Amino acid sequence: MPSRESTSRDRPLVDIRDVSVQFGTQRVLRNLSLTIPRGQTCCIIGESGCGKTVLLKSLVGLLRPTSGEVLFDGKNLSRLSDKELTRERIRLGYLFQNAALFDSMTVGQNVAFPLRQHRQVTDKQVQELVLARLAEVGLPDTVVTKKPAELSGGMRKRVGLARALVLNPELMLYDEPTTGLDPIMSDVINELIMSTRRHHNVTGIVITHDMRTAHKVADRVVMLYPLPRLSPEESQVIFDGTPEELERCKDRRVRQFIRGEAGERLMELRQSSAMMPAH
Ligand SMILES: Nc1ncnc2c1ncn2[C@@H]1O[C@H](COP(=O)(O)OP(=O)(O)OP(=O)(O)O)[C@@H](O)[C@H]1O
Repeated sequence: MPSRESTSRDRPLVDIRDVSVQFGTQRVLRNLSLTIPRGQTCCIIGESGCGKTVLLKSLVGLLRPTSGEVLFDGKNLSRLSDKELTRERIRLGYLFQNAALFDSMTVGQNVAFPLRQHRQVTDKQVQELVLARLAEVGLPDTVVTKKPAELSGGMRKRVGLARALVLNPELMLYDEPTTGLDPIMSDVINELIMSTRRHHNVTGIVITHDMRTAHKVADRVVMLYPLPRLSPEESQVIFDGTPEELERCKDRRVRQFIRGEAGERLMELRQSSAMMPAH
């Protein structure tokens, strides 16, 4: 009989079970199931509005699915008490799209924030940990006293990453980590996602529109499709495989996305705006 230890290690870190999310009459996710094993980096791609961020929010317990459940290491975060949720949430690191730094705090205070909230640490330990995390993302000690507004977009993203990593999370969630960055800084972020995984054995979920990111960092790519474009019996996951398999995928919808072709979209958008009442 397997020990309790081996049973929990074998359990997928993330288990999305038959999840549907609906806002009023708008259905965004329908019967979505996905398991992410420990150590995997999974990129979730798909056109704007298909529900990628909604999925991420369901995962961290910020949003309760209309039906189905999302398990993190076997626990449904949306059912936990506040105390239990806090305990589980510190096992997750979240790099938000805009880095979501506290503007009124210095870089040092931003990175130190989770430590001060959740760990019993001395000022000296905080300082050492903050500097070590900043060095890891390629930022010098001199940024510690700066405010986020004094930094470039790429630096802010890296401060956000340092802050997300400071409590040694087991799962990192990256929401469009390269959006708005030049190709070189995008690649720096890709490299950091890869080194985070290598050095800390972190499981990763990366939401991205950037096909270079998907190719470089992913073990697995999952493509979601907007529900209004699907028939009731079709799965919302229209691709699930390696980046190499993605390249070879013949599905027209997948090819259109990875090549960045508007296809019939522009015509559809014009038609739907023509149907809108004039203001
Ligand atoms: N709290 C909410 N209340 C109502 N509708 C919402 C809410 N959150 C998301 N939506 C809707 O759900 C749909 C999916 O949104 P979501 O942000 O997940 O898309 P996405 O795939 O992440 O898009 P993008 O790539 O543009 O960020 C959108 O139509 C959005 O308007």
